Amino acid sequence: MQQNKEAGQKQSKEESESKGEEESGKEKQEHRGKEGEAEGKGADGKMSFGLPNDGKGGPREFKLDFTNLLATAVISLFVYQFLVPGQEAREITWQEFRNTFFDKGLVEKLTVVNRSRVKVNLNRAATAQIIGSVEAFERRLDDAQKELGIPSSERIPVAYKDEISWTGTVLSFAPTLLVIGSIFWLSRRASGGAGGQSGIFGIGKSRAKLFNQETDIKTKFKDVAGMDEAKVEIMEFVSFLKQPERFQKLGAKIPRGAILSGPPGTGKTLLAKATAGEAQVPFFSVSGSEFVEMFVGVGPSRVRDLFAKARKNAPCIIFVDEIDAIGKSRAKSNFGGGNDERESTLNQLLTEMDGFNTTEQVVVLAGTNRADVLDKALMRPGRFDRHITIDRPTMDGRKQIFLVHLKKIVTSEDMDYLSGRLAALTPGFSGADIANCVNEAALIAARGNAETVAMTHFEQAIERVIGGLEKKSLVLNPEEKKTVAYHEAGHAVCGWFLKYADPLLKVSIIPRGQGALGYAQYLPPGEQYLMSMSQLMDRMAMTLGGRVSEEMHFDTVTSGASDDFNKVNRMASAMVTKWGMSKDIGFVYYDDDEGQRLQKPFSEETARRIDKEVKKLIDEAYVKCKTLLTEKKELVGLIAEELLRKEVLGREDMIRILGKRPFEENKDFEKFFNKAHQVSSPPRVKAR
Ligand SMILES: Nc1ncnc2c1ncn2[C@@H]1O[C@H](COP(=O)(O)OP(=O)(O)OP(=O)(O)O)[C@@H](O)[C@H]1O
Ligand SMILES: [Zn+2]
Repeated sequence: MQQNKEAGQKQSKEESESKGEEESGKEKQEHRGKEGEAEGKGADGKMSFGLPNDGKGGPREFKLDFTNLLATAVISLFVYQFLVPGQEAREITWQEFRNTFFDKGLVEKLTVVNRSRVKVNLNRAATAQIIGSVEAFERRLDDAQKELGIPSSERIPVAYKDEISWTGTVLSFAPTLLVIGSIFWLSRRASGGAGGQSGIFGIGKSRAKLFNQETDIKTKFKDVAGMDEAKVEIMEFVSFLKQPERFQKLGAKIPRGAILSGPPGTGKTLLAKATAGEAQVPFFSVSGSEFVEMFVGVGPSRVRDLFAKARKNAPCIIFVDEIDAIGKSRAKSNFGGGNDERESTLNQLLTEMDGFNTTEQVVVLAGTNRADVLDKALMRPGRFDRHITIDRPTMDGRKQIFLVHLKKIVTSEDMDYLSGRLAALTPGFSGADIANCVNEAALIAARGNAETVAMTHFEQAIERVIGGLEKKSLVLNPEEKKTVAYHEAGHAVCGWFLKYADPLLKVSIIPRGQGALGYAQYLPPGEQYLMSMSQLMDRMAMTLGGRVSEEMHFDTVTSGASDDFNKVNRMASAMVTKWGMSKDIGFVYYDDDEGQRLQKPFSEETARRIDKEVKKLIDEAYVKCKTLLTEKKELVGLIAEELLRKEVLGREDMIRILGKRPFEENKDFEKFFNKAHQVSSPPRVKAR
């Protein structure tokens, strides 16, 4: 009886929740389906209402609507499934069924749905359902009716039917729909930015960015500092694009393209842009990696599209950055399967370049920092027949680049001195590093509310570009700090007293980003293209100075010298296997940066001999270093203690403690580091 009451209460609760709808479950579902549709439309209507009517072509808007519609539909389905209560009839057990309904004669009709549940229609029009095996249900029902002695004519009718739950079905498709939807959306987003291509249908279209000659390309040769030879080479393309008749009159074949190769940030893109700027033609910029897609056939089709566009805009310049992404030597990359897609992209590029006729004024420039891996077919006459190498700028080049970028900022320093000094401080910097450094200096000055950008700001900027931010928060414990100080002092004393090593300019034991605990800058030897054996030996001895000093001053050594060992090992093995500096091995050259080679090009026996020679060189350097530091042990201690006190030491501290360096310094740099100006910081960083 108790049970019965409860059930009844539940029942009426349900009824009120479903807003008194006296309908069967199925009817309810149908009704909801309609509601769902209605709401989907409603939401979508709102969304498209908010769309700006920018008149940007129909297809795009349609796609937007489609995606929204999809999302709305899926979301509303989820909402229905989880948030709307009372969706299904109440579940009951067999016992409940028997006690509460069957035995009382309340059951009017039974329907077996999908052979998995039984819908119980009560004569009060409410429903319940029993879940469980249909066979068991039938057996029990039979038994029960027999037990109650109900004659077969009056037995409760049992109907069988298959019913499809629409929500369930659609929901089971939801993941698929979601995936399709996201692919759609991604492809639209990926291609939406460039050239107005949209949708999955635009995937074969080139994503080259077009710079318009009137509005966008303001870059001229004067903005590209240094690299005079490269400019002269590329000048020819400018005159070809400007006055093609001059060449064609004489029957000259016009060069099709040029490869600009050089380390990252050396201004390859800048030079290509400036060429377009000088010639006053449109400029298409595209990256080689954009041709490489996961879909077969996309690469070649993008190349075709790019060239078709370019021809329409001729005369013009196409710049393909990172051409190595598609132009890698086919022979080399076939190692391990090769890549047909990339190959056919490359072939398409070659075909397009061959296909220009001589009057078509489309010039293709390509940038790479791995010219050595490019396919020879690219370099054939009629394709990229010019090869222009752009190296890191020399001291004078850096000065010019600094001048270009310094123009943009406010400084009261003398431009000529400033740019010269900065150039001296930044060997190895690329054009991009220099641009970054100048900007960083201006930021630092602004942060300090300075009126103008001064030398100190530039020095901080250089340090930051090289070494990363100072990490004041990373506090070394006193023991570690002491180790770092003695380690750096060891390097510094070696650099000071070894003729061919570099004298210290600045050392600090304030940790910086990129994992360096100490930081030291050494006066570089100037532009130098050859290294003598004695220089190498002094360098190696100096690099070992950190560890040797640790050994001499502490009971145990630390892991801090691993980077030093890496450098020493690389130097020594290059001396043995490349530079012919070992008598035993002789004049050989073994290339080690092929990387993928499975087998060494020499025998086990030779390998052993090489290892022995490398070790011998390193041992020699070690002895040299140890002898020197034993002799100067006191000085190392003085430097280290001073460093612990001040955390930063400069060149003048070194001169004060160690005396003037007993060798002649590099003239180029000397003039920027005389006493009139404060000591500064060239960027030979040695992470300890
Ligand atoms: N010779 C230069 N004169 C003036 N600025 C330069 C020079 N070289 C580089 N820069 C500066 O560096 C920036 C980056 O150069 P750019 O993008 O042309 O290098 P990149 O060689 O194409 O590099 P990547 O190989 O990484 O594509 C330029 O925008 C410019 O500000
Ligand atoms: Zn070190």
